[in-house]
Order: sequence, then C-alpha cells, then structure tokens
Amino acid sequence: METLLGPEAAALFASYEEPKAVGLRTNPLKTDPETLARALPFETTPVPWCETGLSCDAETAAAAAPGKHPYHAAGLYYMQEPSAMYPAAQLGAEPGERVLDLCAAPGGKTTHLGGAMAGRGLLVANEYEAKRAKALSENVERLGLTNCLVLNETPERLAARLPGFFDRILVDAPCSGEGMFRKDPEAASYWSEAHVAACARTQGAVLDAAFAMLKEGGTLVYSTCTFSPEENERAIEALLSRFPDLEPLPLPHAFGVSAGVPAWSATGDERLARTARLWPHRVRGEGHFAAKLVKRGEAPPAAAPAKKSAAGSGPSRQQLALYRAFEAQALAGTIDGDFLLLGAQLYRLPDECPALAGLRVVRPGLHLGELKKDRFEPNHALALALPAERFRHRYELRDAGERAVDAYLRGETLPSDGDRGWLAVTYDGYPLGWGKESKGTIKNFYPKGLRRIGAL
Ligand SMILES: C[S@@+](CC[C@H](N)C(=O)[O-])C[C@H]1O[C@@H](n2cnc3c(N)ncnc32)[C@H](O)[C@@H]1O
Repeated sequence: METLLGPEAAALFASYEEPKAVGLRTNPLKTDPETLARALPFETTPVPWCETGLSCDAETAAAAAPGKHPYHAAGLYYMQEPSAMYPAAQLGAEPGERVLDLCAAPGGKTTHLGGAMAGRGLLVANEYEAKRAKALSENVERLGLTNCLVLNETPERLAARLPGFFDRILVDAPCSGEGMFRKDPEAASYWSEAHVAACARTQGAVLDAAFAMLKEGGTLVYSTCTFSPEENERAIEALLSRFPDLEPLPLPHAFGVSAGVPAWSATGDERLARTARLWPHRVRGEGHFAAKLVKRGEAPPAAAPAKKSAAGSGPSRQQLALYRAFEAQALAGTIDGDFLLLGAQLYRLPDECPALAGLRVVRPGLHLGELKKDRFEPNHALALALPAERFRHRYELRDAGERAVDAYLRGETLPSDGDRGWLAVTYDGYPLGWGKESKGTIKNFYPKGLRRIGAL
C-alpha cells in the first residue's frame, strides 16, 4: 500500500483504528428511506451514493441490534456496509429488464437490484457455492422479491446456456478482500500474494462468462472489495484487451469516491480513470472498486425464454383449484402468470424465465406454497412478498401487547377470538409471516429455522 499510495498510505492505515460504519439499505419494495429512518428507534444518516442507503455508527448498532428488529424480519432493510451499496446502484437495472447477478451470495446486491426492478422483469441471482446459495435464497425471500430465479451454477455452465441473454450483469467477484480487513479482521489471515494472483485468474474467467451472456448494448458492472490493482484496474485492462467492443463508462466520483488509477495498469489506459475506488480513509465505508462497461459489439443470438420448463410442470386443474380456494379465502386479488410445480411445491415463475432443465435451481421465482392432499398451505415467501392490504385477514402484533412480537417470532401460538383461517401476522402494518386462526387461537407458521431462540 505504501508503494501504491505513497504518503497517503498513513491515512489508510490510520482508518483501521477508526470504528467501522454500519449500513442498512432500505427495501423499496416495502418502504422508503425517510419512512424507515423515522420509524427506527436509533439515529441514521443517508449514504450519499445510494438513494436507499442509511448508516449509523458501530456503537449505535451494537446497542440497537438492527439485525434483530422486527422490521428486519419483515424485510424492510438489508444490513450492508455503505461502500457495498455503490456497485449495484451503478448498474441501472430497471423494471422489465433481464438482469443477472453472477456472484450473488449472500444477496446484498441481488436485493438491491430486486428493489430497483420493482418486481417486473427477470432477475437471475446465481451463486457458485451451494451453502452460500441457501443464504442468498433466504434473503431473496425475506426482502420479498417476486421476480428472482436463484441458481447454484458455475459461470461457465450458465454462459453455455444463456449466451447474449441479459440486458445487465453484475459481477461482484470473489476477491482477496483487502477492503474488508477492518470489518472482518479474520479475512486478513487468508491474504497472500499467491491468493491475489489466484483471485485475478478466477475473475478473468468469471468476466469471460459474463461477457458471453451480455446482449449487444448491454451493461456490465464489475466490483471487488479489494485494493490490489491486479484484481481491479488490471482485471479491466485485461478484459478490454480480450473484448475491444467493451467500452468503459464513467462512474460518479463524488462524496469522496475516487477515480481508478490508470498508472497502476500495464498500459496506462486513461479510460481506467472512469472506474471508481472507495477508500476507507476518504469515505464513510470500507474499501471497494467498481467499473462499468457497455458492450458495443454484436452478441450471439439470445436464447429464447421458455415459459414451460422441463424441470417441472404446471399444476393440474385440481391442484390449481386448491391454490385458488386458498387464495379466495386469504388474499385480495389473484396471482397470475406461469406456475411451476416442483414435487408438491408450487411457484410462480418470473416473466421471461429461461428453460430450467439441467440447471441447479434453488428458487424458481415466487414460492407460493405446498399442495397437501386436499388443501394448499402457503409458504413464508408469499407472506413476505405481498403488502398488508393484499391479505383479507390480518393480526397486528403491536395491538396485541408488548410480548406478542417476541412470542410470534419464537413460534408460539397467539390468542385470538376469531375463526378466520389463514391471515398475515403483521408488525406495524408489515407482514412478518403466516398464522392460521381457528376457534380462538392462531397457529404459528413462522418458519422453524428463522425462529428466535434463547433470551432476548
Ligand atoms: C464478493 S462475494 C459476493 C457478495 C454478494 N454479491 C453480495 O453483495 O452479497 C463473491 C461470491 O463469489 C462466489 N464465488 C467463489 N468462487 C467463484 C467462482 N469461481 N465463480 C463464481 N463465483 C464464485 C463466492 O462464493 C461468493 O459468494
């Protein structure tokens, strides 16, 4: 770092003694940053490079535990350190587009993109490591994304299946993580020069796959949370030399965000100054790099979307009738589109969903629920995907006494005096999950794996 930064390195090193900033990115599918900031029981400040970003200091976060607040369980926000909010904000994903997050777990940037897409179009969130894909899928569920296909694929296999398919692709690459050493000191123990070189090789292969999947005119954002030029300016320089029809686009350099450094590349290509670096001593956040590129050349013909998927089939008329009977009891309005039945699990596929046969699918869109012998049981994902007004019946925990929220999140039965069937259990008007009211009690359907355990 001293070689790269000269005298400024001292300020970088000093920043490691400063407390880290904690970030919360508002989920625009459920609320807006002003409403959230007013409702949270602690002070936050806006993150200047992300419209939906809020941050607070580490001490406040330690006292207030925002990850344990019922608003978090309701998917109103995603905990994400402020610099990590920069890359997805730059991709420009819009409702109705086909968007890929190629290295997606645990889903910080996927949920950011999903918010920008407002439930319309196709968002493919892919993760290479199976275990991490599970956490990704849970976050997609909690934030209520309805148009997201979660996959557990290698970039190469995906590129072979979906050439020229996407309008926008985010590659938030696996990297040596130098920018996270303050947030996660253990990450420093993995660092070596050989690791940096190995990461750079992987990044090259992942970028090749991303390029193959990008449409003509499509946009690619590449990001890392490391400082090494080999994984940043030089990775983009090498990409531009492999694919001259990619053109770097200027990223915003306001609020302490700096330009990438052409002098740190092999050729000194001035266009590398259009990339962005977030340094922990210049911004309130950790270390990050981002580059944005547009594909000017001709893409291979796009794989056509397939409505019916050979990985499963649509429900039969009787099965659909069971779902519709549930819907008539529990929901206002209907959910329409292409349905997919995987075993007994019913999903609504995102629009423009590609054929799924042969792909490792973790979540094929909105999980509606499970077909039992003669009835339909809704999935937690459905409760989190709809606003309170879409439920015919609701049970508001704030009206039910101080202990009710904790009781529900622990999986306890709730007292009531009705017999209304399926209802949304809400906190402050935001659905937290399902309950089933029958003869004076509400059976708890908050998923076992998410329940609070132990003392508060
Ligand atoms: C920086 S993390 C992604 C963070 C995520 N975008 C977020 O915002 O929450 C990079 C991801 O790449 C995955 N990965 C590891 N090796 C990979 C490879 N060879 N190809 C693609 N992805 C890989 C890692 O498992 C990790 O989840």
